This record gives sequence, structure tokens and C-alpha cells, in this order.
Amino acid sequence: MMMMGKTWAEMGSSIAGLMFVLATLQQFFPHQLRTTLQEFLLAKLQQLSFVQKWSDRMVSFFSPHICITFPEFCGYQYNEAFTAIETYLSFKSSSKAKQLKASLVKDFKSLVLVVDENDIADEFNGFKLWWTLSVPKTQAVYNEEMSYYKLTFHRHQREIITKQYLNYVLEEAKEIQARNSQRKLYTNNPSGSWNGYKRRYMWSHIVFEHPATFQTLAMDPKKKEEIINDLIAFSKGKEYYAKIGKAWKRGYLLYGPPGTGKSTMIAAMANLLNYDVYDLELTTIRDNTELRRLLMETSRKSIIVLEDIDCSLDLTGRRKKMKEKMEDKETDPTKAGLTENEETSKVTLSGLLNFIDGIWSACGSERVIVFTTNHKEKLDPALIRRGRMDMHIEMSYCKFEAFKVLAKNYLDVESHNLFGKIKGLLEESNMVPADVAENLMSKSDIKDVESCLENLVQSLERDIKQKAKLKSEKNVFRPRHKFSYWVKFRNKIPTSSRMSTV
Ligand SMILES: Nc1ncnc2c1ncn2[C@@H]1O[C@H](COP(=O)(O)OP(=O)(O)OP(=O)(O)O)[C@@H](O)[C@H]1O
Repeated sequence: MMMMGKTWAEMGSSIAGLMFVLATLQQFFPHQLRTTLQEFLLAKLQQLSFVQKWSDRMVSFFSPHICITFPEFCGYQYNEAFTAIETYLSFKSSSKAKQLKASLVKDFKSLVLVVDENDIADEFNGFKLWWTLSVPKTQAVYNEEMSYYKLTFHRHQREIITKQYLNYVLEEAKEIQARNSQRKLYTNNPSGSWNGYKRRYMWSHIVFEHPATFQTLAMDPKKKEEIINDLIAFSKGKEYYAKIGKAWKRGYLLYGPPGTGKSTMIAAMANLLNYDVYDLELTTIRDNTELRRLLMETSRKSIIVLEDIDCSLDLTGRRKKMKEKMEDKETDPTKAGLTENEETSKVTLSGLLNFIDGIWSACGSERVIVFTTNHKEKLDPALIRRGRMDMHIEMSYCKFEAFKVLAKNYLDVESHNLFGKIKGLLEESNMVPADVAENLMSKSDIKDVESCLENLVQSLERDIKQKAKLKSEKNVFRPRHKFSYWVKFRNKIPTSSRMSTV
């Protein structure tokens, strides 16, 4: 093998040498001589490449080993086999490895050691095999090179490795992932920051640790049950979606005033389904192509969230407004108050529609898409029609059933003599769960149920008074414009009774 390596190295340098001579010839020799010499050298070069190609084939023919590679990406899509192998190797071989990395999982309860080596040996049914991790050395712009795992084994074990060992690795990885399940919260990097790096940097992530569950979510219990059932049916619906010929994904539109629990609901969904969350910031995305690439790089079993969709992108009026702004400021984006990304973002409504249910959206499955908005009426109907956003969920003001959940969460009480009064006040007021929760939070370490509930009663009473005051102010006739009011008023007075000047 050593000899073979030496021969290859020599052959490689001969080829490089010939290439150099060819390049030099072009500069210094007369045309006639140059052509003859060039033809001669090219023929030599072809002979050498031919020999090298055949020597490669001979080596692979006589080598007793077979290699399988598992790249990090297949096209634009993340290769989940890569992650599975990474998980398997990290946890399996940590007892033998000499270099380890430590990290904490599950609320600092346990320390996990993972392998930090590029060559790992493994054994299966008494056979030896080797894994090698290859990582690109450069981070060039649009680097097509990517990380991959290479598995090498003896050709006699081909059947057992391809049919049994690889399945075993995937199953083990699943189990390890379930045991140490750490869900992730991803956010897309602004175009500018990922442009110069490898594709893997399109999303950044942290461990997702939001504690909200449907149990702690304050809302009408019937509505809550309906949503839970819908989510569970979706997560078990692989065969159903295949049977009806629909991509396995579902859209939810959460709408309602601020503080009604839309973000809390998303966290509860993720915790119920055990999915990762991708928080997509539309305003930093350059164009529809980038949007599609982001989608391609999400994993299955995930919730893709577009919060405050009406604010993130005014899909109809925004570009016009920007154009006006730019014209005002003589094409200087900074003077126009636009960020660099705003200036260049070209995500369109059709791009977004394609993202949700275009042909690309079917690549990768078991995905939930959630839009949130405070103003449903502002959204383009095409964006939220049934089929795209399958379920429209109104998150509303806190009523008694929702209050009971908050009282249980915050004060550990299920009944109290103030509950009756609170029920009545909640019916009359428009207080959002966030404000109710704020009142129920103890200001000291000791949970004083009585004073928390009293606080809430007072707040509700204030809220109702304010509501009544606003209503009465609205009812008073108020001209929109003082001048027009007086013109209107004057016109109502008969001409005869108006003062006239002679
Ligand atoms: N329905 C709810 N159940 C339980 N807690 C809630 C609920 N609504 C609000 N809260 C509490 O209020 C806080 C703010 O709520 P959240 O961010 O989920 O509201 P939101 O509707 O997403 O608001 P925004 O529209 O401003 O983003 C939460 O951290 C949570 O503690």
C-alpha cells in the first residue's frame, strides 16, 4: 500500500509538471514549434491520466474493503442519516474514545459525553468496521464541499452491513435521541450573515426549553380539546395523508389581540408533538429562492412559525411604500430609514404561497406551519384560505374557564369565594390572559391567594370603568374636523337667520 501511495504521488507530480511546461510553452516558443511540442506533451499527459485511472480501478478491484458515504446534505435537503450516524457514534463509542466533548442536557440534570474524534471503529456481530468523518477545510463563498461520514468494511460483510448494521444504527440513534431528547428552537440568519458561509449556517439554534403545555394554557376547554385532537390526528396521519394524496403538513392560523397566548400556544404545540420549532423572520430573507432553501433545510417533525405575519411583510403594499420612501430620499436606503435587508428583500406573496403549499413544500414531511397575527382582516385571503391554513384559531379575552386554569397554575386554587364575583367581572371586561396572569402573580415569596384575587378584582373593575368611559366618549358627537363641523353646522341654519353684512 505504501508503494502504491508513492507511485500515485509521483504520477500526480508528473502530471502537474507537464501542465506547467504546457503553460510555459504558450508564452515563449514560436507558434509552429509550440504546436508540435504541445501535441507531444498532451499525448504524454493523456497516457499518464489513463494509467492513473486504471491503477485506481485496479486498487479498488483488489482492495478487500467497501466504502459508503453519508453526506450532510442531499441536494438542498439535510440528510437525516448524517444526524443519526452522528448521534449513534457519539453516544456508542464514548466509552472507548480518547477525546470527548461534554454537554448538559435536560435542565442541567445530566452531563453527556460525546466523541470528538474523526475516526471511530465499531463492531457488529464480531465484525470490525470503521467510520471516518470528513469536514471541509475552507468556508469559501458557496462552498459545495460538505461534511460526510464514510463507512468502511470488508467486502465479505456487504450483506450484513447494508441489511442489518445500518438499520441497527438508525434504530439505536432514534432511541438515543428519544432518551436525550433536546428539542431545538431555530431562527434564520439574516441573508448578509450566511451568504459567505456554508449552507449549514442558514439556521442557528438553541435548545428549546419553553415550559408551556396545553394543561397550562388558559382557554376554553372545548376549543383546547379540539386543537389537541387535531394535532394528535395529524401526527398519526402518515398513512391517511398518503392515501388521500396530500403532503403530510398542516397549517394553523392563530389570531387575536396581544397577550392572548398565541406564542404560548405554539410552545404548547411543540411540547405536545415533540417537534422542533423554526422561527422564520421573513423581513431578513432576501428573495423567494432563499425562502425555498430555508424550507428545504428544515427537518421533519417541526413547526415552522411566522409570527405577526401582517407586520413582517406587507405583501401587497410594502414594495410600493418602499419605492415611495426611496424616491423621497433619492435612492439612499439609510436615509429612507430602511435596513439593508429591507432594501433587498424580494419575498413575494406568491413566494410565500409556494413556501406553504407549492411543489417544494411537499419535500420533507410531518411539518406544521403556524401563522400568528393581531389583525386577521389585514391578511391576504389567499394566504389563509382553508387548505393552506387548515385551522383558524381565535385567541381571545380571558373568560371564566380560562381564568380557572390561570388560578390553578399561579395560585394552586380551584375554588374560592371570590370566584363568583370574578366570573361576573370577566364577562363584562376585555382583559387578556397576560394581564390576568400578571395580577395573579405574587409580589412576594409567600403565595397570598386572597390578596392576589383582590388585586384582580380591582383591576377588572378599573378595566370595566375605563371601557364604559371610552364608550360614552365615543357616543358624544365629535366632529372629525373642527372646520368641517362648523361648515356643516352653519349650512343647517336657514340663510335668512344668518348674519349678513351689507
Ligand atoms: N392563554 C394563555 N394561557 C396561559 N398564559 C398566557 C396566555 N396568554 C398569555 N399568557 C401569559 O402572557 C404572556 C404573554 O403571552 P403570549 O406572548 O403568548 O401572547 P401573544 O398573544 O403571543 O402576544 P403577542 O401578540 O404580543 O405576541 C405569556 O408569557 C404567558 O405567561
